Amino acid sequence: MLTRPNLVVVLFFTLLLGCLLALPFVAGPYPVKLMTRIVIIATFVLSLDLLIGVTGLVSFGHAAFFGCGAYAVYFVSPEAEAANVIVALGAGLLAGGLAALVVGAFATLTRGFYFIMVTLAAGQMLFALFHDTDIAKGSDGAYINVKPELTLAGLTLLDFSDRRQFYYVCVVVLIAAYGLLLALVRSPFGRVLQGIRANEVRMSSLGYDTYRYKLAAFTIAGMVAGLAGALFASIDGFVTPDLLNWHQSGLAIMMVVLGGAGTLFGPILGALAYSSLEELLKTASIVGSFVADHWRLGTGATLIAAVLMSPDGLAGLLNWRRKQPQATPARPPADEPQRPAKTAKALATNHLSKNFNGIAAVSDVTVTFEPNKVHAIIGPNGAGKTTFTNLLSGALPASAGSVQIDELDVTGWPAYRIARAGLGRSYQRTNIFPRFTVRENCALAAQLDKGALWRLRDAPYRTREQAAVDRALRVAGLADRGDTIAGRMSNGEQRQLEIAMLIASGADLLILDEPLAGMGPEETQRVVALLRDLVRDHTVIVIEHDMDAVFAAADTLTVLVQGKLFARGRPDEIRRNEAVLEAYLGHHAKMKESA
Ligand SMILES: Nc1ncnc2c1ncn2[C@@H]1O[C@H](COP(=O)(O)OP(=O)(O)OP(=O)(O)O)[C@@H](O)[C@H]1O
Repeated sequence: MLTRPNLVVVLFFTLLLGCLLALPFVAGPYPVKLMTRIVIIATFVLSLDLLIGVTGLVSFGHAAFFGCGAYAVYFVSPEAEAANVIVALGAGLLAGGLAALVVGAFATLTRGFYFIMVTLAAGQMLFALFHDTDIAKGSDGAYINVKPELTLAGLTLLDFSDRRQFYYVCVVVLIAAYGLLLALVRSPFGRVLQGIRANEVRMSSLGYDTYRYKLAAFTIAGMVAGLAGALFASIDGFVTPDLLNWHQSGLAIMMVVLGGAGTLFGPILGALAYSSLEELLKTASIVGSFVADHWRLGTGATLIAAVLMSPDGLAGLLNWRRKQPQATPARPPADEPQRPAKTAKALATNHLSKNFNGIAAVSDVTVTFEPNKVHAIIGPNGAGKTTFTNLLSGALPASAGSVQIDELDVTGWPAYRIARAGLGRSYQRTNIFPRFTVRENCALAAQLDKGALWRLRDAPYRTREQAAVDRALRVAGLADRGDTIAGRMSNGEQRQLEIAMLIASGADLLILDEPLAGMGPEETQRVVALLRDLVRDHTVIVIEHDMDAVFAAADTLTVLVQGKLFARGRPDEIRRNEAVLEAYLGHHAKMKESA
């Protein structure tokens, strides 16, 4: 997750800030105007990093919101008078945010390439709106005759036509935007965005409505881009449809990558470096006319070289990213004080079925999983076990039948709602946030505050959540692994972490898909003990192929064969069931041995 900048970075940026503030006193009008432009572009690029680097949304239409902000200033500016600075900037911010809200409402329904395509297409539609119609003088662009001013009782407090004043306003806006976005990214809301970037499926199954979070991030980024656009319109008092064009979005993506996506101020560095480089390569008196005539070749080659040399961008060169702590060897679980017993939730299905193009993966299964028990679901490969659990957790919609958690009918609910109803699940393949620490993984699960999208402060819940994380790590036997990067732990420990996350989330109905996969005998023993311990306050449904472990851990066994409920009973009953032995024997000789 985004961490505090190290000393080198702080010193570097303090120096940079000093240079920015001193510039108007030591340089002439041209460098000040050039730096004003760079500072505005940096604000725009910073807003894009909230999407690309923080949330993992590669938007190819972000310039459209920048352009909408610029045009908003044109629309609120009277013909022969100055617009109020607050009205002009506010209009830019709102225009960018509103456009982003509308585009984002569709775009954030999609993922990956489709998201890129939708943002690109929507951006080009907005470009066409200004380019092909007369709402703002079409492709020629439009002039803002008098630049915005702020007057109070006849006294002019701010005048954007004063280069120095305007420059300082732009610097202040950049610093404020950086500060606000940094605070946002470090807040519980921002941690969810980072979780979505790392593993959106996992976030949904933890109970987060990822659509709402992505849309919120998209809109905030659009607002900041719109604000930057409003400032940009005030540089020359001229707006053109090109501001919205896709190549501006492409340029901004390049600056984000060059600076270091996900660091927030790497992209500021990227904007500064790219714009300075472009300016340098265009100056024939310094680089010669040949280079100046072909400056794009120069910027392209430099970008490629920079990315190859430092994949983490310029921020990476400043060692912006956190050093990952070394993995520590696995230790036995810490002793856990006795937890009070608690009645957990029950789960029931009624004639539940799922067809895939005519294949009945799950067929008419009616079963009740009683509370505070370990229920194992077993069956040969392809029996429908995973499909069945996907129906229970909302990962797949049922073709027929219903699912109930206690008295609540959750049939057709999306995964995140079912998770909020108390059902947590782990996956056949380990599904964690590998770059986050163990504690951060659990904290993301623990901070799920039902229904609260805009949680910006840790404070009111910090103690409760830390206690939940500590408890989950203790129960799962990971108490001494909190600071380890999750992806560096052994497979067995990662499986334990999945269980810890479910416990931290407060789920009391746990579905564990092959929790023992890839584990050695010692780890298996530990997890079996953990399952037995969990039933004190959880209902556990486990799919598992290791029959010794199943018989050691389970209170009931549900046997699925060809999608149908084949048998159900206590372990000793299933052991003696000839039909089960017959149907399952070919796949699991081990089961017979253990019988
Ligand atoms: N998305 C899908 N599209 C089409 N068929 C599917 C899909 N998912 C599962 N199936 C089919 O449904 C049947 C049940 O598969 P499922 O993965 O649920 O079985 P399983 O018991 O979990 O198997 P395993 O133990 O190997 O994981 C199989 O025939 C499988 O090919």
